[in-house]
Amino acid sequence: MTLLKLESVETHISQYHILQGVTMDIQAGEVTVLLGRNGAGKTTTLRTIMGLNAASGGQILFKGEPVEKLPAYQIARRGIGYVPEDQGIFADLTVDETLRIAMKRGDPAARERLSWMLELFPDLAAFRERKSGLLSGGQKQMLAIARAYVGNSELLLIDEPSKGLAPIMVRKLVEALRLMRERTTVLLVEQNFMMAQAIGDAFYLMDEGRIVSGGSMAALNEDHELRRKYLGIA
Ligand SMILES: Nc1ncnc2c1ncn2[C@@H]1O[C@H](COP(=O)(O)OP(=O)(O)OP(=O)(O)O)[C@@H](O)[C@H]1O
Repeated sequence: MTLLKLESVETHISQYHILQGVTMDIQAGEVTVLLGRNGAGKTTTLRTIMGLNAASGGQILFKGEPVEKLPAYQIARRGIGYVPEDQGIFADLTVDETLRIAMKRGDPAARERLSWMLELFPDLAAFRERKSGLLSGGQKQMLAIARAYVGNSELLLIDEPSKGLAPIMVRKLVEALRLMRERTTVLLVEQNFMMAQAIGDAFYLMDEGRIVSGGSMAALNEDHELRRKYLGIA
């Protein structure tokens, strides 16, 4: 089932034409990885879906309904969560406070989601009373993902979670995201191809503001030419 559909989405940032007709189909219950070199437009794609950059053309359908004209907070309310590259964590709040603020009032399932996140990320359970600013980079990433999920996100947009993390942290994230796929849908920007391979069901490849390829991760694994041309890996 298609959860999110982008149809010929265009985005301008000041005078620059950044997204030049982006078309994608995100299937529910899958991890879709958005790949491409630096500056290809991956972050702008996530920000446009989230309403943080305005789409200047095309359509974005979430559960079949157009969202491209809605402000970001309404898009979040519809069930899309965003984990930006810098995580957007408030340093002065504890882990516990960060997660509780994300819980929607009158949402009976929120507690259950919170306890699942603490199970999935034992580091967060261990440091519940710690100020978020004192967490390691990997723990902040876990907290940002958990916060987005606890806030009832049916779709998580996650921007380069492995960036700057030690390999052990990357492995923990891979394990957690694999399990999360059973309950949510993820659109992941990831430059670490090992991580993309380990958790991606599907991929899209961007270059210069356009989607140049897409399909199953298994197909990308076989396509050495495509990987060499756009990702610089054989
Ligand atoms: N605020 C801005 N003003 C001008 N140009 C911008 C702005 N934000 C992004 N761009 C340009 O848009 C293009 C796409 O940027 P974007 O951050 O989406 O790429 P990306 O694929 O996520 O790359 P990276 O991995 O480096 O973040 C780049 O050429 C970038 O310089």
